[in-house]
Amino acid sequence: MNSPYFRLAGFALSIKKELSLKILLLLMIVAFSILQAFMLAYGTAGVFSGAAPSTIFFYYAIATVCILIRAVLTGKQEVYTKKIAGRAKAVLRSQLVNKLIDLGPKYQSLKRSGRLQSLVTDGVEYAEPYLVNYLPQAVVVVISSLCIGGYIFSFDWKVGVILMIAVVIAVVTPLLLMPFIKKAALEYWQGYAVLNAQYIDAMQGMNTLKALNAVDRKGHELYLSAECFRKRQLHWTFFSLISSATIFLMLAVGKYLTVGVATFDMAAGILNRPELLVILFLVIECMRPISDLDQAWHASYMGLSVAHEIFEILDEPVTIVDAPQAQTGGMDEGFPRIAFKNVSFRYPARTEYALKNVSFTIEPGQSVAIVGKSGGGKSTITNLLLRFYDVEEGSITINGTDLRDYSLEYLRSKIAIVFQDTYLFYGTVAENIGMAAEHAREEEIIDAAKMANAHPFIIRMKNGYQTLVGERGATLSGGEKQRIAIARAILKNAPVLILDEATSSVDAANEHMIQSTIGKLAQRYTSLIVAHRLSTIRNVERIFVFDQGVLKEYGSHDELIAKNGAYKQLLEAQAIMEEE
Ligand SMILES: Nc1ncnc2c1ncn2[C@@H]1O[C@H](COP(=O)(O)OP(=O)(O)OP(=O)(O)O)[C@@H](O)[C@H]1O
Repeated sequence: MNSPYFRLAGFALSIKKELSLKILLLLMIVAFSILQAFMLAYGTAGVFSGAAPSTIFFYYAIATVCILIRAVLTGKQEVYTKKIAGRAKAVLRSQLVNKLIDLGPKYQSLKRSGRLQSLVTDGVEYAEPYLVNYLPQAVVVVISSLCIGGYIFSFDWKVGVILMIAVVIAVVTPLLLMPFIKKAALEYWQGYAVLNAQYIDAMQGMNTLKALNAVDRKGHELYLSAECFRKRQLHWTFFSLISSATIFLMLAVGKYLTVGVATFDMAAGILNRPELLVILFLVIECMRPISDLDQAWHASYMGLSVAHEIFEILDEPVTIVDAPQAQTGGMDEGFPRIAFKNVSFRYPARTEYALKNVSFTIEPGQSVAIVGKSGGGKSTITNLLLRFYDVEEGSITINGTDLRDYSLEYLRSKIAIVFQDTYLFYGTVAENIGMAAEHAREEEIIDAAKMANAHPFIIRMKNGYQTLVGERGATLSGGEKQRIAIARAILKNAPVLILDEATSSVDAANEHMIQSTIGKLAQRYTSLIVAHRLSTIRNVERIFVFDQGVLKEYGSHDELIAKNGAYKQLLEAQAIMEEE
């Protein structure tokens, strides 16, 4: 029962009302098909027995009405199926996306983003035939076969039994072939997901590939993956065609056997002519839902293979969660005080520590800087403060309360951050800044942009604040993106501000302006500036120097120079690099 097939079927319960209505529509179609079969049988029997033309016409007229009603119901049923498919996919996608958001960077850093993207878009798409076609059709096949088979059995048990055996074989055969098809379908899906991830990677890194003259090499790599995918596709098609051919054969043999036995029974006087004709037409109607079921099953293979990956994500335990009585207060008044106490941390799948036994305090309203060599653990501090990861040992407190005792939403609402890797969304400049505060007014957005020194370049653009920034802010320079991100953080108006390498893409003139902005901002927040360029943090009250995850020393710029230690070495190394 824990198999992904059953679980995906269990998911159908979230749209049970809609599926029930679809089953009802399908059963109505079957009912009219049966009525049509009877009318055609009686009409044809009337022709043979020389019945009055008006009687024959009556039967054929009703059969024609049945055909028309079936056509209308089939159309309605198909439109309705599209509607419920949209709903089912939206529910499944939102469950997946919410889960991925809950799992956060910790999970995503271990997965390929292209593969996750394929799963949320195409993978969910593949689940559609199983959910909205196969499952309801299976119910219809059981009900209609039992009714038709039972009815035929009531006047010719041999034909009834043959019909039921053919139905059972036709329904069970694809299930028996499933282990072979499943393997081929899984390989097909995995090949597709890898290929998709490779294409996304290549598109995103297009400029780098060109600059490295590596376009041809990458192109060849993609060609080989596409070729491997093509072979897997053929392999899968081969198996699925075997399954379809077997079902087709079973249905044909079943049909001819029942008709043959019924004809012999009529010759033996067991059946009369109208009964034979009823069997002839009913058998066709009995096989139709099974052939539809086969088509739905055929289309479901891929969804069933993908289901395994979907449930792998949905079952992944979320480790960063709210404590049972998580706090939603405690940082509303004044400036918060942040304290790291003996904090040690390793990233998942890494054996070396990113932070080792780190202790330091940021007093309320204080502005501190974190500096150090690359890989020293600076960004890890911000990752831990936002609870993207939890500490392995030690604790981080804000106003004396452990981060794990605040609700995640509350904690993150009190921290504004400008990431090292600035992310702008497709949309206008105003939308990107306004994202920080729901219902932000235009004046507030402009004020924040002015404080971040972004206003002058924004109004120089033709459409000003309504300028589209392209995906990831592709139409802006690195410095412009960063200033928009700083404006966004300012608009958030949280008491803790983190600037992670916030001036790294800014030229000297702008850096100076942002420095004075940071100076002004520092008075409004408890702030933490992660910096590479030491010139940008000279005036910060306290500087913490990290090396390989260890806090080496701290103090003001002057105190650290006087210490003649790690900070001074960093300054000297940077001065040499700048001279070069
Ligand atoms: N998501 C991750 N998964 C595994 N290891 C990571 C991850 N992020 C960082 N690390 C490792 O943790 C260590 C500290 O990284 P961190 O990003 O905190 O350094 P940093 O001081 O900010 O470096 P830089 O100045 O180059 O940005 C490094 O050894 C890095 O390789």
